[in-house]
Amino acid sequence: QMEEHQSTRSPLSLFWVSGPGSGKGTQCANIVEHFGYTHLSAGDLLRAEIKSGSENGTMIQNMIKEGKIVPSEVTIKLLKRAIEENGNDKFLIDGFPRNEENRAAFESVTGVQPEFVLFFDCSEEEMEKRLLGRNQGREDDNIETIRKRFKVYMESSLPVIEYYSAKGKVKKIDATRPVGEVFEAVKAIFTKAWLDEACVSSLDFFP
Ligand SMILES: Nc1ncnc2c1ncn2[C@@H]1O[C@H](COP(=O)(O)OP(=O)(O)OP(=O)(O)O)[C@@H](O)[C@H]1O
Ligand SMILES: Nc1ccn([C@H]2C[C@H](O)[C@@H](COP(=O)(O)O)O2)c(=O)n1
Ligand SMILES: [Mg+2]
Repeated sequence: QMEEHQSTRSPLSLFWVSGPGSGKGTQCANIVEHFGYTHLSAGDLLRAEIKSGSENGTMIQNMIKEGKIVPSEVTIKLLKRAIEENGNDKFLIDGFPRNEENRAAFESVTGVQPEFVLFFDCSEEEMEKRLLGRNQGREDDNIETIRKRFKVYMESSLPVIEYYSAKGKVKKIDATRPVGEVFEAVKAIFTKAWLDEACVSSLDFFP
C-alpha cells in the first residue's frame, strides 16, 4: 500500500489521454523542446520495467499484450519515482490516467490535479492504420491487440476524458491532420496556457 501525499513538491502536471496511435509520442519532442515540459509516458515506463527484469515484468508484459490496463499501484509507483528523480516542475504525463482507477489513485497518492488534459481526437480507422504502420517492434502493434486496446479505450479511457471535460479541463485537438498541423494546434494551446499563467503571476505581483 502506497503512502498518500508523500511528496512535498507539487509539480505542474498535464495529462495526455488519447487513443492508441493518435500521435502522442510523435508530438512529445516538439512540446519538450518548445515549452520545457518533461514528457513521461506511462507506457514507456511500463515497457522499461519489463526490460529491467523486475518482479512485475511478466505480469506487465502479459497485460500489455492483451491490451489491458496494468493495476494503478504499479504504474503510479513508476510515475511518482520518475517525477521525484527529475528536477523539472512541469510534467506532461502521456497515456495516463487510462481509467477511473488510475485517475482516482493518482489524485489520492500525489494530491495533484492536472492543470489541463490534452485530448487528441482521431478516428479509429486512422489510428489503426498508423499503429499497423508504426514498425517500432512493439508487441501490441498487431491487429488482435489493437482491437482490444480500442475496446478498452472506448470503455475505460473515454469516461476519464468526459470526467475532466465536465470540469472544463479538456483541450481537444483534431489529430487526424498531418503532423505539422497538429503541432500548430498544440502550440496554440500551450502558448495560451503559458500566457494565462504569466497573467496570473503578474496579478499576484501587482494586486
Ligand atoms: N499526424 C500524423 N499523421 C500521420 N501519421 C502520424 C501522425 N502522428 C503520428 N503518426 C504516426 O503514427 C504512428 C503512431 O504514432 P505515435 O507512436 O506517436 O502514437 P501514440 O499516440 O504515442 O500511440 P500509443 O498510444 O500506441 O503509444 C507512428 O508511426 C507515427 O509516425
Ligand atoms: N496508464 C497506463 C498506460 C499504459 N498502460 C499499458 C497498456 C497499454 O495498452 C500499454 C501501452 O501504452 P501506450 O504506450 O500506448 O501509452 O501500456 C497501462 O496499463 N496503464
Ligand atoms: Mg506513445
